[in-house]
Amino acid sequence: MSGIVEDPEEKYKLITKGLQEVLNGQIIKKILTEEKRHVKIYLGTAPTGRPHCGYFVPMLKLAHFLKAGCEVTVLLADLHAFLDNMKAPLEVVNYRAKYYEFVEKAMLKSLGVPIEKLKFVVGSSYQLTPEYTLDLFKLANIVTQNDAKRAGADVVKQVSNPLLSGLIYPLMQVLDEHYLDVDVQFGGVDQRKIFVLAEENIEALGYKKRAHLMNPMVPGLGQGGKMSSSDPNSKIDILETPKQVKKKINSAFCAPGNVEENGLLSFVQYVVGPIYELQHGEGQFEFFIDRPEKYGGPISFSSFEELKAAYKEEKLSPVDLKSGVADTINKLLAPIIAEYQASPEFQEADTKGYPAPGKDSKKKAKKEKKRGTKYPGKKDETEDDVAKKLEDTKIED
Ligand SMILES: N[C@@H](Cc1ccc(O)cc1)C(=O)O
Repeated sequence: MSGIVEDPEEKYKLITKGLQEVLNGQIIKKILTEEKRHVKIYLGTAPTGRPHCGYFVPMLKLAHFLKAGCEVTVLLADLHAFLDNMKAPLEVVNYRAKYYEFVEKAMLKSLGVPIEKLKFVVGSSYQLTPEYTLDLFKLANIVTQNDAKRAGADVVKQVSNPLLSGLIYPLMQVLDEHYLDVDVQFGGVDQRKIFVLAEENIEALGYKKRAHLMNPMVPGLGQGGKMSSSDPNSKIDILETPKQVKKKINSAFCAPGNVEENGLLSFVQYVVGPIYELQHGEGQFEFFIDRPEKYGGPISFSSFEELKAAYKEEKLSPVDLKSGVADTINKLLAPIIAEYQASPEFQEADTKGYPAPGKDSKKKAKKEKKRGTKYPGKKDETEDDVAKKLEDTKIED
């Protein structure tokens, strides 16, 4: 990766590159041109489910921020993972936070990003202090239940009988901006309503308004922990073996000539291409497929458009696209897996954070399935009841 960008305008371009939306960009511009200091940015990740290949998308943005000379903090939002319908129980959440830290560092290293300047902070390390708690209560006296509920609608899992924790979640995300001492919060555009809640309320606590940067939600890449069942990339675990990667990619939906619903092309467009550009310079692109001789031999594309056109015209077959993508993913994952194998701490965080389901929990899941209940709905509620209720309680925008 080439060195740090110096020109303020170039820095701003890199910081906002590929984003879907920027709120209060002038805050960033002022820091770069008038205050002439490093911009402080954070990304919060709630250590819930296992990280998958879709995580390369936000990691790439962290790479841009670092290259633009920003001070970057990753918040390991352990309490948020707990507050969101107990996606991570307290007994395992600290291991999961560790696991996320190992994975995110290894992913960035695999991208060739220097990570010495990257800071990791565990949420509960400051979110349980008296100051933070009092601020939370102050904020709870400003924000209505309705506004807190709406703010979390795209982030907190929506269930029937929503718990109070789902209202606390967005308030804490607002406070984090101040307690992490940053200028900017970055996240997927799914965080938008919480970002706006922050912009509308943080000043009432006597704190400054922050800028907000939003990545698009890439079709099929299941970011933000939200798995997309229609796409294989989002289901490829960061520690997947090469054989499993091939198998999952091979079973991906990828119809000949169809460039519209094509998770593999999306992966090349939003992950493979930008990684190549990060490593080789602005505007550079290469996608190589080691195609067998009998189908025309190895082939290389020098722009995404060229690849897309070849696929659309059926000059490139699904089998070949799949093999190119699987090889690329395996290359990206190899150093991560090597790091895992060399680190007992990394392994411990994994096995303790995600313990294999015991007999009991399997039995329980089976029973629940049979009974048609769905956690955390009420005991006698069926999935249909829950769906209907969700429909009834939908918030109109
Ligand atoms: N809401 C983020 C996680 C997060 C938590 C706390 C924060 O301060 C920031 C972000 C997510 O959906 O993953």
